[in-house]
Amino acid sequence: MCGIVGIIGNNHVASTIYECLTILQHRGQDAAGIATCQDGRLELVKNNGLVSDVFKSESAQILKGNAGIGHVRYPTAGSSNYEESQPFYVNSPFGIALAHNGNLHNAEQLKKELFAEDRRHINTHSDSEVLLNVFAHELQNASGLMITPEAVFHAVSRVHKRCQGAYANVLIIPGYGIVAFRDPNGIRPLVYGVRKSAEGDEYMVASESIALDLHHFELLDDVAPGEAIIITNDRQLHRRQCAENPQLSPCVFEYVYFARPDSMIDDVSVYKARLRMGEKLAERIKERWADEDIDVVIPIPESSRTSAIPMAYSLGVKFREGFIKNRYIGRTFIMPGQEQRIKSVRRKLNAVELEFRNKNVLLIDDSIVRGTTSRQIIQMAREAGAKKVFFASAAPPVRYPNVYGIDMPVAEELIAHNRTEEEIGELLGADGLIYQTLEDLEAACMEGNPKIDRFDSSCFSNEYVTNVPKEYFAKIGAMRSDDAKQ
Ligand SMILES: O=P(O)(O)OC[C@H]1O[C@H](OP(=O)(O)OP(=O)(O)O)[C@H](O)[C@@H]1O
Ligand SMILES: NC(=O)CC[C@H](N)C(=O)O
Ligand SMILES: [Mg+2]
Repeated sequence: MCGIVGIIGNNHVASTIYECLTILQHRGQDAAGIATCQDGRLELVKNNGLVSDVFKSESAQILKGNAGIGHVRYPTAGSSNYEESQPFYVNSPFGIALAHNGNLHNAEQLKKELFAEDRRHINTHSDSEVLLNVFAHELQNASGLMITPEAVFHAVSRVHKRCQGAYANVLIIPGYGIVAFRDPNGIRPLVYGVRKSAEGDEYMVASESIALDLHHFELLDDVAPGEAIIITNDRQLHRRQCAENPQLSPCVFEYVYFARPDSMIDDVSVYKARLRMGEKLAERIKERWADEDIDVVIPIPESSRTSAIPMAYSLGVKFREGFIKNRYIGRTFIMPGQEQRIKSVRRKLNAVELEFRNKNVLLIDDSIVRGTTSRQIIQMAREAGAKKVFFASAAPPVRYPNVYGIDMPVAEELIAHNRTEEEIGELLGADGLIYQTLEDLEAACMEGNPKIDRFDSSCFSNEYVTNVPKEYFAKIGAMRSDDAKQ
């Protein structure tokens, strides 16, 4: 789940992009990059690491220009090497840099086509480099000596025909402007906004609306599924639907975990969706555990906190912060290896003993994926003196791989795969385990925007919104399992 941003402003934009990337850091912790453009020349700084590590004060000297794009990476294809950090750059036609959030499942096939038919060489294992070259090839075919909106829209429509999977993209073309588009299912989020000014309107495109808030850009809209928008250097905004059969199917896991609660995604407040998840889960708990004497509800920081509050309220049980988070440790789920994830959970969270001693506690997390967090947390609750430890997940059991930008490529690594809820509860060491139903989860999100009539919920349902060939699962599993990464 990467984070992307693009800005056309009245002054140098590098420091604004930098700040936006720090705001989007929760979407990717492995690498970061910024490309800016001044006088037709692209400058690029990127590296592995957090935003604050990658950009030094000298980066501001390099990254000149009033248009630019930025990226924070959480790899889902290829490797974590520096070469695969983004933005990617291709020099023909016109020079284009791209930042991509998502994952293509036909990248291997496209790579062959690009070489054999389009005479383009792909130099990494990144699907994003493939995507950029497909766009570049199609733009080259569609344009003459000058770029026109028509040519760009045509190139995007060709990308929709050739690329399969999830993509929310922002590109910069020197001397022309910024282009942003979203795949025909709108799986990954993308919004844009404007900041009005006497010197000329400034525009921003970003994965999440929080990036706009920070710099007082007014949210205009989501980029629609299949739609492309262009903001030219002279601040003309062009929009066009470029897909034949677009159907909004946003990733439901954005609402569960990935996005920040203060973001709006496809017109749904992530915060409110999480509140509703907590309310709905409380109803299930009342049915199932009516006879249990639960003393306290405790969230597992960070992402479950929003759902825990209405859940405790609806159950009529005290809400307490029983785990304190070390604010300097990032998200554990998006760390690249299992060993690092296991160690980081304990470093990140510590129990407040008095909230556990001799109590029946109900812990809530937003999701249980590999079980890394929940297993250790239940153990910690017991060590802190809890009598009984119940566990609730605001999402259903995660049983199937994600192929759209979340690094969960292997079903066998998921604790719920091929297991019943009872078996999972036992494995986690809980006295009771309850999951949200998929119906309730989708309803919690959909109630924010009744126009959404389907989600990509494939990691819960095994139903993928694109046609993913069986061989892809085998291939991505072999390449990106925890063992393979080791
Ligand atoms: O079952 P697992 O494989 O452990 O994955 C699920 C856990 O990982 C995430 O937390 P994370 O620490 O990444 O982020 P957070 O601080 O936003 O909760 C998520 O919120 C769950 O707590
Ligand atoms: N999580 C993502 O959006 C990843 C983008 C791209 N597939 C990469 O691996 O760099
Ligand atoms: Mg968590």
